[in-house]
Formats: sequence, C-alpha cells, structure tokens
Amino acid sequence: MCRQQFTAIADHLDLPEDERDRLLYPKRAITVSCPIHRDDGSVAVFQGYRVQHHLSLGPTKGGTRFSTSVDIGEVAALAVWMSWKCALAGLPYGGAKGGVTVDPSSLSRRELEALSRRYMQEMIPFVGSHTDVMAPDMGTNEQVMAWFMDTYSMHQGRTVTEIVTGKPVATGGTEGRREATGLGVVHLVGSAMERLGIRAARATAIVQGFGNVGGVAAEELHARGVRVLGVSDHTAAYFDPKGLDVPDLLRHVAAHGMLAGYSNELRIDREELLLQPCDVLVPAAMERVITERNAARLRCRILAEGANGPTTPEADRILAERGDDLFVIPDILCNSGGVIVSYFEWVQDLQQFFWGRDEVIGRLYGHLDRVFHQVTNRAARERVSTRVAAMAIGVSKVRDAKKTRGLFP
Ligand SMILES: NC(=O)C1=CN([C@@H]2O[C@H](COP(=O)(O)OP(=O)(O)OC[C@H]3O[C@@H](n4cnc5c(N)ncnc54)[C@H](O)[C@@H]3O)[C@@H](O)[C@H]2O)C=CC1
Ligand SMILES: O=C(O)CCC(=O)C(=O)O
Repeated sequence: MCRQQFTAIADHLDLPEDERDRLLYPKRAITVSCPIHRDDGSVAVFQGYRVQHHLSLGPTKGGTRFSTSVDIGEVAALAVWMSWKCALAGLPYGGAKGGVTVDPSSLSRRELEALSRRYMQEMIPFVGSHTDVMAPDMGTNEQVMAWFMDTYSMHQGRTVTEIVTGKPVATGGTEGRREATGLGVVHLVGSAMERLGIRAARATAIVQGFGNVGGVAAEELHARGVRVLGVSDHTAAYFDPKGLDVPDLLRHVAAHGMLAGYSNELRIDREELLLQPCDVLVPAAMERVITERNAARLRCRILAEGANGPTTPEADRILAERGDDLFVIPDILCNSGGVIVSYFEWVQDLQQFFWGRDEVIGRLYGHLDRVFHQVTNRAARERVSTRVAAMAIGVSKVRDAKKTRGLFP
C-alpha cells in the first residue's frame, strides 16, 4: 500500500525515476530479540523492530506498536507514512515506527514492564533525543513510555525526558498529549462539516476502535453534540440509531478493558457497522479496513481516518470516483494531532519550560487549521483528492530538504 501510494504521488509530481528509491527506502531497519522471564519462570523471546525512514529534516519520530500484526514490513510502511505526516505538518522530523510482535493483553503488568524495558534497552544504540524519538501507538500507552524513558535515563545516568513523548505529565509529559490525536481528528471533522454545511447538533457518527484515538474521538464528538450511533473494538460492535451513551461506554471500557459485555440488544456485526448511514465515519483501529469490497457501499459523508492506512489504494480509487459525495480527511492529516503535540512535548522537555493545557490545545488547533487549508486549497487547485494533495505536500517537502542539502542534482 505504502509503495503504491508513493508511486502514484511520484507520478503526480513527475519525480525523476532516480530520485524515487532515495525518497522511499528507509535509512535504517533494526530487528532485535527481546527475551523476558514470564511469571511462571519460563523465558519467552519476542521480536522487536524499529525503522527510521529518513534523517534529512532532523531526528526521526514515531510511535511504538505492541501487536501480533507487527512485522518489519508493517513497521516500515508506518515509518514512511510518518515521514509524509511530519513533513505535511511542518515538523522538523523524519518518520520512524517501531514495535514488538506480541499481544499485550496476554502479558501480566510485570511481564509488560519487562518487555518494554528490554525493547528500549535493545534500542539504546539506535535512538537519542536528537536521533530518534519514540511515542505511543497501538497497544502501548503513557505507562510504557514512562518505562522507556526510565530505562534510557538509567543507562545515561541522568533523566532524559526528551527521549520519548507521550509520557505521563508526572514524568515530563505534556498536558494534552494523551487526548491529542482524538481531539485533532474531531477538530478536523468540525472543519469538514463546516465546508459541507453539516451542523454538529444534527450530525451522526460511527467510530471503529475504542482505544486512545477512537475512544477520545467518540467522547469529543459526543461532547460537541454529534450523535454517536456506533462504536466497535476488537471484541464487539454496538449500534443504536437513536445514539449511544458514550460516557457510559467509556465507563464500561475503563472497568472491563473492552467493549464486550456492554449490551446484547445493541450488538451488530463489526463489518456491517461500517456500512450504516451516518455523517462521519472514523476508522480508528487498524490498516486496510476500507477496501474494494466496502468502499462503494460506505454511507457516510465524511471519512475521517484516525488510524494509519485504513484505506487500501483500490478503495481509494473507488472513493475518488465518488467525488464530492464523500469528503476524505486522509490519515496523514487526520491523525497528525498526536505527533504535533508530541513535537510540543519534545520542545518543552528540551527547554524544561512547560505550557498549560489551553496553550497546547490552542496551538494544536491553529496548526491543524493551517494544514487543513493547505490541503484543501491544493486539492481544489490541482483537481486531485485530499489524499493526493496531502501526500504531495509531504513528499515535496522531504524532496526539497534532500535536494537543497545536495542529495539530488
Ligand atoms: N496513539 C496515537 O497517538 C496515534 C495512533 N494512531 C493510529 O490510530 C490507530 C489506533 O491507535 P490507538 O488508538 O493508539 O491504539 P489503541 O491500542 O489505544 O486502540 C486500538 C483500538 O482498536 C481496536 N481494534 C483492534 N482491532 C479491531 C477490529 N478488528 N475492529 C474494531 N476495533 C479493533 C482495539 O480493540 C482498540 O479499541 C492505529 O492505526 C495507530 O497507528 C495514529 C496517530 C497517533
Ligand atoms: O507522537 C508521535 O511521535 C507519533 C505518533 C504516531 O505514531 C503516529 O502519528 O502514527
């Protein structure tokens, strides 16, 4: 998917053939084995990865995913997407991504801490506050970031808060990072609704994924008066045409760790949920959920891509043919609130000068507004989809950095 998307953008930008591999191929791909002692005394070894895409704009930046789906290909694609995302947002970073092939829910808290610490320990030669800065992604959270920071700091013999972002506020994290991605998604949904003349009080939404991104997005949509008709996670999907009680769902997940068990009457098939009529559909779980099988049947007016890579290139072609019928907020724009506030966290850590929540969120929304306008203006000017416009801006910025540094003639 990542290569196909890049080729389409390279063709659109008419990039010379001999520049393409240089732009696409990652600078470094690191694979490590992470042995830990299980609670029963046995030893288990987990595979860990980190891919650093390019170093032309500054350190690399990106999350760490703990999931059974993780392999070097998935991590590489996510690292490349991080590059276009950071460049589109105007951040001084190349892209990176990392992960461990593991189901984190199968580990005890002690085992999760051991794995987190071992992963960071293996990565110490390859990361640094000005080399590669990690953050949370699927299956990791603020606590895992605190363990990463502590492990790195113990090795350095001093506290290095700026080595990771997405930490708890108590350990040098910033106000607003935990909820930044979901808030950013909903802020951009608001901009899209304004363009389409949809009023929040009359709007409806469906959210796939109920973790850091999806849970916060559903909560914020609800807070803004949007009726959330459906939600899902890996255990269950619920739909109510009258609107779900989102605060109650959040309480259920806080108590049980999953959506399953909430309500038998409201259950719906997970695939079917995506096809229900609504104004806003937010895929906020995994890759490749909007495919050639369901793209033509989506009945939303705004597709807000909270997840990375939720739409396959085949589906994208189908969505593009639908024209004004469906407004896509592409992933590298839609979920960029997370890395934008990570950048704010890194800056605050480097300066040891911390901002209040209102300042963080105010700057985030201002930043997203500027990028949203750049993307929609370019899409209108060049008569291309918002995804092509967003990717074209991101890829061009990386290319310009490489070119002016002398890497291309
Ligand atoms: N955490 C962050 O700051 C950012 C995350 N993202 C992307 O957002 C997506 C979600 O990440 P997080 O919310 O952080 O992860 P998370 O681990 O907090 O939550 C993931 C959610 O997806 C659900 N899920 C998994 N498989 C599913 C399925 N088949 N159907 C429905 N739901 C399913 C899980 O049950 C969980 O509710 C990923 O694509 C991630 O790369 C993008 C930018 C930043
Ligand atoms: O906050 C960050 O540095 C990166 C977040 C992330 O992994 C993403 O945007 O996909």
